[in-house]
Amino acid sequence: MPESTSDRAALSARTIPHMILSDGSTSSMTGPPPPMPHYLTAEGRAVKRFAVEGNAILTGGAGTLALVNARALLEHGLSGLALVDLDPSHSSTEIESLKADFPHAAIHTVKVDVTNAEQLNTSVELVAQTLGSVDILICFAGVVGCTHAIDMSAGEWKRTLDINVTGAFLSAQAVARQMIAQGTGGSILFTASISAHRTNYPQPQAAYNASKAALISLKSSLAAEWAVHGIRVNSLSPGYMDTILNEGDGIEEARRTWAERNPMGRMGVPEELTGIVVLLASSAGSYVNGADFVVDGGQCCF
Ligand SMILES: NC(=O)c1ccc[n+]([C@@H]2O[C@H](COP(=O)([O-])OP(=O)(O)OC[C@H]3O[C@@H](n4cnc5c(N)ncnc54)[C@H](O)[C@@H]3O)[C@@H](O)[C@H]2O)c1
Ligand SMILES: OC[C@@H](O)C(O)[C@H](O)CO
Repeated sequence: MPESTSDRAALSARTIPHMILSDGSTSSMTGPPPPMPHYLTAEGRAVKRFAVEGNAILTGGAGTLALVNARALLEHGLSGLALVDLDPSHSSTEIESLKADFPHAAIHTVKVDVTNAEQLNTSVELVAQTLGSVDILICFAGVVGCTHAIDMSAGEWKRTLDINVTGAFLSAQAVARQMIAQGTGGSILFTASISAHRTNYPQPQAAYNASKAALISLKSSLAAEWAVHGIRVNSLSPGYMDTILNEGDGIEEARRTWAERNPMGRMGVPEELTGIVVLLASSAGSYVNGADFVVDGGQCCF
């Protein structure tokens, strides 16, 4: 077994093989491995406690899960935050209280439609200029609809896939380009769902379920392609969380069913996702790449 330093020497000469592009050329993913995370010495010894460092962009930033996780990231050391949303104004009270609670952090809102590549690229550039860097991206932007597959319009299908999958891809691409330009690497996290792993019951959600399954596959592809730049890409698969997404008229029966079919006998609360999100965003997750984390109280056991 070679010493860890020799491992790194061997790696420094590596080329990731078999990446052939559609024009017939081979991939340019050649070069030294990304530097060791800075809480470790070159020999791999820990010198520093884990921390969330730098600045983050959260898409769907005005949504319930984004705001709860933004608070957790700020509590663990995040310096700057951009909440990117189609309509940040619908959570202006919560955003103002976040600013009041973390007066030393730079907190901005940006109105962006994640399906629009141009808006995303311009916003990421602007955020990088304003905050100094973009180190973390968490994609929360998403929509859900409950329609029987047999009745679903092409429009509803396309809109769901466009926001949930294309929006996450374009956000990741814009931020990865920025991280590569910075030369710093970073952490990207997609919000998938248990709907990617199990078909929901009792609500019909074919488009949503397909979109979340696509995200899990996408995170593996990006994790494989971007590790060479020090960018880690992972996904989170929450179960049924008690949020406005899961409230509304006529949903009481479904909420009872979800709780009954959960080994823990209840839905989750958004705060119960923050541990894994902080871990993945922080240096504690420095060797976590291409993974999906199911946080569902055991819903997928049945
Ligand atoms: N709540 C749950 O139980 C649960 C479970 C599993 C997965 N998820 C996923 O977590 C994510 C967040 O869920 P939530 O409960 O916070 O939902 P939410 O509805 O509170 O937040 C979603 C946010 O996305 C924004 N958004 C929608 N379309 C957009 C677009 N085109 N561009 C930019 N922003 C857009 C909305 O304005 C909203 O603020 C979603 O992707 C959802 O599918 C939620
Ligand atoms: O599967 C858990 C969630 O993604 C759920 O489907 C969503 O909250 C809509 O009901």
